[in-house]
Amino acid sequence: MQAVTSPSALPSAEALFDQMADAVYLIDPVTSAIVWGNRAAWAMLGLSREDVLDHSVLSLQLDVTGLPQWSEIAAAIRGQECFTFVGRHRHREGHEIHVEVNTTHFCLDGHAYFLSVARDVRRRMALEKDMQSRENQLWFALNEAADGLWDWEIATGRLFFSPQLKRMLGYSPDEMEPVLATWSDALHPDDRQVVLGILQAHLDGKRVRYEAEYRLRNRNGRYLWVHDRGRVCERDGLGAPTRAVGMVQDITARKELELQLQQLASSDTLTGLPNRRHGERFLEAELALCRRLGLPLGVCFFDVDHFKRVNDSFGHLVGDTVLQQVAEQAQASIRRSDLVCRWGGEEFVIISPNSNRAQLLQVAEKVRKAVMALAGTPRVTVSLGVAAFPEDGDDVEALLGVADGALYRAKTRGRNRTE
Ligand SMILES: Nc1nc2c(ncn2[C@@H]2O[C@H](COP(=O)(O)OP(=O)(O)OP(=O)(O)O)[C@@H](O)[C@H]2O)c(=O)[nH]1
Repeated sequence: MQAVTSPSALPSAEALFDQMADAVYLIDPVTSAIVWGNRAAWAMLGLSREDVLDHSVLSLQLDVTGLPQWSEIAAAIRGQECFTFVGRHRHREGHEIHVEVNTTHFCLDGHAYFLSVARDVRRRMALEKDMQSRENQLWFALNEAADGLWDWEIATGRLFFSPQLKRMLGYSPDEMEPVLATWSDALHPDDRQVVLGILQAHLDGKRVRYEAEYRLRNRNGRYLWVHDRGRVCERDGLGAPTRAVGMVQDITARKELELQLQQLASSDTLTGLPNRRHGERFLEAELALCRRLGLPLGVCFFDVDHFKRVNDSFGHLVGDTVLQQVAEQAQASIRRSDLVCRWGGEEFVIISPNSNRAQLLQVAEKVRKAVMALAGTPRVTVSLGVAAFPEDGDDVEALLGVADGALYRAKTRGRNRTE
């Protein structure tokens, strides 16, 4: 290749026009005839140079249908410095080419001309269509999809809540100030520390993503269970997170079902009290805690006296009702931190953390008197035996053994008593 040395060595204007990617047409404004075109002008249409000169604009443009319409367009072209028009050219093989045409008008040697530069915009239109469909998807995700979305600008603390997320929490689109505190203040106090810890671990790069199940307060003050997951999507030059996005799903129904199932698995169907399995787990956990904290713990075994006679005389259904009433009386006699469970048959156990033997004896007596005071037929009584940690035993088995022994003594010493 040689360097350009003088203007006379430059290519002609025609040769330059032929190098252009855009099609250039010189048009007679009156007849709409094409009087000149560059290489792209005929190549884009699948024609030869001569063919193009036989055409008028009307035969190229699918959107201009006749001379009256051309006259209107011509008037518009004359009225502007540059007239832009998006239309379709017809290829010789029949297909359409979407073009954006910029037309200017000028006079030369007493003749008026239109100079049109047409650019193939098929690719751009495909991209625009793609973007439009993405915008539709985004609109759908923000407004219609079941999940709520959030977008957090970490540096400024601005937190965008999608309309669906607001709706999930009972707010209207113009409520919920878009700041982090709006979310963090709505976290359930019992979950806050854990959730913020998980989020921080993700921001610090210790977790691949942020994912948590927690309770979030809605507009009415009720807590919803949500599954929230997200991740950092932008970082600054030093790698510090600057933006994170995520999705929130309302899982309240599933959580409530889980809790119900859990409760069913750990409760007795006749009395509604916790069952023996739950009682054993509770006793293990509370004894370990009391041992660590140096606190006492009481266990009380009790059972309905001569319950076989109740069944035999009044029937099994009446026997069931008696068990339910005894359970209610026991439940009403204990402290909130105590647990009464149905151990099996007509046997019950009270577990009382932070109670010594004397305190537990009082609780046992309260239960005994409450059962005795039950109105109606048949009248029943209960016998009770208590044991306390640490004086009566150091582990679960020993404590239960001592309490059972005490219950046996209560039975042999006449029933309706506490030992
Ligand atoms: N109705 C009813 N009876 C039950 C249930 N579970 C166990 N029983 C009955 O409870 C009775 C327990 O009888 P026993 O163990 O002889 O004791 P008891 O008659 O209460 O005599 P003491 O305990 O010595 O005062 C049996 O007849 C069991 O069938 C139940 O869920 N419903």
